[in-house]
Amino acid sequence: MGLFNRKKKDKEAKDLAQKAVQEMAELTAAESAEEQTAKAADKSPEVDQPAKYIENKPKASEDSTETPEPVQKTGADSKEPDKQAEKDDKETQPEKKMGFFAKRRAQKKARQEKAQAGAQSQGQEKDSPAQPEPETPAKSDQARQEPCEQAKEASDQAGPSPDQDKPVSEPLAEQGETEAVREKQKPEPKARPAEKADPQPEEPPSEPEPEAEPDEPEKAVSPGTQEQAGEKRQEAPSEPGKEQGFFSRLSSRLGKTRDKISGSIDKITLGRKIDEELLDELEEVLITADMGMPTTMKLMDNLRGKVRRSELTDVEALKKALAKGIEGILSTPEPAPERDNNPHVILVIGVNGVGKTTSIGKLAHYFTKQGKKVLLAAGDTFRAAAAEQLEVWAERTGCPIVRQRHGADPSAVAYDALEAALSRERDLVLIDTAGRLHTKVNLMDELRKIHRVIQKRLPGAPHEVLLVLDATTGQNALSQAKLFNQAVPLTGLVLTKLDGTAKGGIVVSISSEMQTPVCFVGIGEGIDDLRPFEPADFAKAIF
Ligand SMILES: Nc1nc2c(ncn2[C@@H]2O[C@H](COP(=O)(O)OP(=O)(O)OP(=O)(O)O)[C@@H](O)[C@H]2O)c(=O)[nH]1
Repeated sequence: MGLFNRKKKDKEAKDLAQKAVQEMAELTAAESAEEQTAKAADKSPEVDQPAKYIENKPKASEDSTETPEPVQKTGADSKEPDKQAEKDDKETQPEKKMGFFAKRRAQKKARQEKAQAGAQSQGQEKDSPAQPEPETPAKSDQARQEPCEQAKEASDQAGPSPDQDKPVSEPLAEQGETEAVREKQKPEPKARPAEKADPQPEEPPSEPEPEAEPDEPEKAVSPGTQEQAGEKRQEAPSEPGKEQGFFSRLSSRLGKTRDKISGSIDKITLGRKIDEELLDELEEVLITADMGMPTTMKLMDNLRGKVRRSELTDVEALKKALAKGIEGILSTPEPAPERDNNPHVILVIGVNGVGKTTSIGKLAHYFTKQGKKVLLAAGDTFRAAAAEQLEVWAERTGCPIVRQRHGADPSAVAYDALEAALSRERDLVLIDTAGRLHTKVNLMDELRKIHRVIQKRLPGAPHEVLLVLDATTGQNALSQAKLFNQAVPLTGLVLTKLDGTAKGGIVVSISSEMQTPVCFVGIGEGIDDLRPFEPADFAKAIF
């Protein structure tokens, strides 16, 4: 018995010694691992994508000695916040000139960074299987450019056609090519007949023939108009009543989307408790409201996690959490400052019939109200009545227009428009383009050419490439956005026709999946029915 006890004690002592050695070894290994991590953290560079700021105005004289010198703008301080769109800015600093688009990009970037930070911090929670994934852009800026790299290189080598390179002696087109400017209000342009199905020319006209026109003085813009614009710049009052009016309009026009999302959710949750079946039904509602699979999964994973952690116990809390999740995807952080361009060039693109020309008309109205001197370019030379349609908007908004004959090269129209804008000191150029299918390679090539010619005439331009998307097409809008983005780098999106559809969830889907921000939303055919996208208002309006 004594021997047994001694052996037992010996064994215990031996075990203890072995355990101590093992613990020491583990401790040392853990310390060295920590050291390595700390070193690596010190070395790793900060991932910080610089915000894209708009370049300063390049000198047009760099482009060609034959082209007229651009007139240096003196009205750099002419920026005045829109009365109606400035309710938030009123109490903060005055908006910088043409700050709108850079703000949207900065907002989008900050939102993504915020989402990533949120996802990382949630990832550290042990019991959080439902952490929202960081918003991964559909394509990085680099990736966006890659697919068109070869085509770009090829066309860059070729350069624009000799005619495009030729300086345009007189920027505006002549007879029948109108610079239409009226101060008085005209009846709203009628909706265009269904010409959307017009087939596109497989080969864009390669011979631009910018027709010369005597360089008329800025007679169209009466001094009165300019003074009024100048006065507006000083005032900058916001009109809360009107803004409220727009929100009610937004809210009522989004009725179908609201019925689809909020209405359906109310129906399925009525008198029920939260269980897996209810969550499945909710998932289905979001998918059918065109939120898209990835966005729906992101929202649902988040909700399921909360339910598992008993953070949501009744359907009211569930609905609130969903609304908050959607608002989070759409949310807007503080804008960043930016620089301005003279002129600021906006190229407007999209498939047939999405509302490009109408949106340009509404944008012209929006910016003119802010005191901007806008010039329109009728770059849709393919569809018979397109230039006439834009001309009606030019008259309606009091903006000059540059157009050429039907069938002319759209790149030449863009070139002419820049010449005109430079010589006439316009603040903003809105360039219309023909509708094109995002799947047609030759039409996408034509778009690249327009982009290249603009860039060549005015380095840094186009400062914005706005893709117009018809919200009624739902998820198809997302694939259009991705393909157009491969052809020319988009800077912003315009979602039109949100008034007539239940598919408004596409806005959430696009905001979640695209790096490009939604800048404007169209909620009707009226001149005032296109407004800057306000995420909070939108989220409120669909719930
Ligand atoms: N309900 C509604 N209709 C809109 C909106 N935006 C544009 N439209 C209408 O959509 C139709 C097509 O608009 P357009 O501006 O001609 O479209 P487009 O993209 O220029 O057409 P193409 O030049 O043929 O490619 C017109 O009847 C517009 O009035 C909107 O926000 N809501």
